[in-house]
Amino acid sequence: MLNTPNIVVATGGGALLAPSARRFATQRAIVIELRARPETILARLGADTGRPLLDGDQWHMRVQDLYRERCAAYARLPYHVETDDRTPHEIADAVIALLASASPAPPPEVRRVPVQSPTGAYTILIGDDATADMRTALPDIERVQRVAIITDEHVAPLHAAAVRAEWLAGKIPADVYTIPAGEQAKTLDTVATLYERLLHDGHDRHTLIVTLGGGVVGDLGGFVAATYMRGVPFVQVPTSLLAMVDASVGGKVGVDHAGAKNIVGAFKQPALVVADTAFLATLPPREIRNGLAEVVKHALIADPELLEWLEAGEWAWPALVERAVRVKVNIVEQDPFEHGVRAWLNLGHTFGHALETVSGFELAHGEAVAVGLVLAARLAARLGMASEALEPRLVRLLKRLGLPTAYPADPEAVWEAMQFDKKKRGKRLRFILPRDVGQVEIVSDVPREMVLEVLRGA
Ligand SMILES: O=C(O)C(=O)C[C@@H](O)[C@H](O)[C@H](O)COP(=O)(O)O
Ligand SMILES: [Zn+2]
Repeated sequence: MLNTPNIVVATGGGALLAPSARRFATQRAIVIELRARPETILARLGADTGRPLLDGDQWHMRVQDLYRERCAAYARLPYHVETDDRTPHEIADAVIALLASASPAPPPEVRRVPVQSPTGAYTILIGDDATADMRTALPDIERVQRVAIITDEHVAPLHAAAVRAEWLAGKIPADVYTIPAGEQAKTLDTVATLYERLLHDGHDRHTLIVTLGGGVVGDLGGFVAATYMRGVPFVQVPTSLLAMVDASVGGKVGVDHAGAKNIVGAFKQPALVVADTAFLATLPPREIRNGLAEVVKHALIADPELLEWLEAGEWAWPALVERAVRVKVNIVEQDPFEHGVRAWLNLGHTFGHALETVSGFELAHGEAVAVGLVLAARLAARLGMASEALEPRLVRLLKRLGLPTAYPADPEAVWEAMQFDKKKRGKRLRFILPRDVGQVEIVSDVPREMVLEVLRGA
């Protein structure tokens, strides 16, 4: 139909909800959202409640819910005309005026980063609207009979409807399971609740789990995928910068337990990772900063030029995500189970995890890692490994990115929390420390007193 010239197609509100349908239409036609507030929609509907999605007594609420669920997807359409307080003539005039200069959208650029893993290769898709390729890029899709989307209460209202619509567009039934947002929910209790709900709804080994959210959702949902019925495949759809550049790649999944970060978990590789950088438009600034801390970490481990991009303060998200992800991919391919070099990715985390715990999760993961990076640079300088100039350089950059560079925690309490670190060998803590930008090392045998001094800022 869209190949017929000069045709006007009026669609229902759900027709372009699936990212692939939206992309198909926007590349072939000028797609315009006729935008209206829920009050306007309700007033226009009047007594007409015979519409299929508005059955029942709760239809006022339903209009509000549908509006909320679809807002973010509609915002991704290329053209919008406001219709509140306008007559049909005025709206038609606005549409005609827009058509004079509008054109179909150019094809999107979706970057593909291949990853080798012990359980087979998978791909990371990166780019605005990459979710439109989610189904076509998934290997063995014919084995998937149902989808369980695990998300959290912050992300669900923004993106769950569109991601669900994408599976439905492929005739694959999809259920949405929403967990509370935040690190506090990253527990075995939440996992158990999900097992029960999946079982209750009849999900079996032909179910594909899709984790839609930040690092907590990806880690926890991935752990459910690793263990439910002894393991079902899963796709990571990270919505936060942190999850795009780090948590969604490499197969570390798990939960916190008994006051220790990520202490129960598994290695479970995803079947696909979809980093749709358009999601970053709805990400709160604190979450962007959180992700940037892990980007700084990756730059410090292996990419001096990436550090310069950050210092210059200029980048495009798809390019930045790809660059940061490639550092991680290169390392996890060499050492998927952290027997050696993968521990480098824990730069800043020996201090960071402990600070996160001691702060009662007042510090978010990326914020704790930022402080941890500064402490690691300080410790490296005390040990004579790194130049004294590294710490101030890092502090300048992290401050510029809006990240904390210190946290007032009791050094003894941080030391205690550090004893849960998974990199520990016997009683000995192992630190990942920078020699310079692009060069890190694993260091054991750091005297307790020196660590405490570093924590005191001395
Ligand atoms: O993937 C890794 O390996 C990392 O260390 C990346 C970290 O940024 C991430 O926070 C990871 O979950 C930490 O793992 P853990 O084993 O130290 O809990
Ligand atoms: Zn991390």
